Amino acid sequence: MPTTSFSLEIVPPSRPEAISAYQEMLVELPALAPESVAVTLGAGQAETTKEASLTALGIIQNQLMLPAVAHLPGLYETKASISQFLDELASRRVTKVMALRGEVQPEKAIGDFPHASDLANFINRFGSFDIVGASYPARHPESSSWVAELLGLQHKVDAGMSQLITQVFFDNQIYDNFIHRIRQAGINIPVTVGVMPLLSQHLVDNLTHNMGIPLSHRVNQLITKYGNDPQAFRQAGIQYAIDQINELLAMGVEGIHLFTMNDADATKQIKSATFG
Ligand SMILES: NC(=O)C1=CN([C@@H]2O[C@H](COP(=O)(O)OP(=O)(O)OC[C@H]3O[C@@H](n4cnc5c(N)ncnc54)[C@H](O)[C@@H]3O)[C@@H](O)[C@H]2O)C=CC1
Ligand SMILES: Nc1nc(=O)c2c([nH]1)NC[C@@H]1CN(c3ccc(C(=O)N[C@@H](CCC(=O)O)C(=O)O)cc3)CN21
Repeated sequence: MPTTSFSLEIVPPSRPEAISAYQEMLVELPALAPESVAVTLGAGQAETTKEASLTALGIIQNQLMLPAVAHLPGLYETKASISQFLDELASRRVTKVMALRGEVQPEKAIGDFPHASDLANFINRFGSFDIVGASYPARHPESSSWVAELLGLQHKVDAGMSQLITQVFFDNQIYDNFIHRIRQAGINIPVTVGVMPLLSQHLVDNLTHNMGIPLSHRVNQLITKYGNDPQAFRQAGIQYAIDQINELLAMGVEGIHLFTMNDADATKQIKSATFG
């Protein structure tokens, strides 16, 4: 049986009180032996956030000696700003990027890359980067139909993306339907499954209200049962992620991409109860 890849994602901290957990997460990365480590970056972020992302990427790639993956949301960027960022990546020997559109902020003027595929096309002309894209097993909230969703994915493949990572979902049946649907449509690049442990009620609200991610019946049960006990909620969220990953492994998925939420302890628990 082919082995399933294991990769991680970290978030540069946006608040001072989140710095120590982030540092601990970075220190623990090598022992977790991920195939790669991605650094989250939202669209239209301040220059300081971009710099924090570049610092993390440099540390991961050149101090921890793990392949780093840069997130690159293009919506509010220009050809010049993307070229500059790609130069910064190259100087740090980072060769893998996740090309994204990014969240729409209605008050902001769109730049040179309205879609992730536009950005991927540009990156491919710019230099030799390995490009990853996002995919949506529960369909992208803006896609009017599955036909539109599949055409969007085909744009990503045509633009040279070599791998897809799925949006977070909580019911593996959604993934099973999705993978069959895209394979039948002839989209054949590798698909890695994004798994996010529900570590807090705040995170659940963020996923549902800001990212349009549907919850499952079992997640709703978890909220009802542990909604007012943060510690019990966190542990139940960790167990949910463990059960979800073990089921995905049994289904024969190509890769698991675990969002660490910068929680080293949760990440270690999940890794050891799934991949060992
Ligand atoms: N920062 C992060 O880690 C992640 C962010 N996201 C979010 O996901 C959302 C969309 O990102 P992407 O999938 O990269 O955007 P995208 O531009 O590929 O897709 C957005 C919508 O446009 C459609 N579309 C795609 N290419 C098209 C084209 N060439 N012509 C017309 N329609 C097209 C898609 O079907 C979809 O409905 C954003 O809100 C982004 O922030 C998703 C995953 C990770
Ligand atoms: N539509 C969409 N936008 C995204 O930005 C996005 C996705 N989907 N899908 C998956 C990845 C992973 N994302 C996330 C989302 C939240 C946290 C997170 O840590 N949230 C904490 C607090 C963050 C903070 O310190 O501000 C939370 O409790 O919500 C991390 C990665 C972002 N990504």
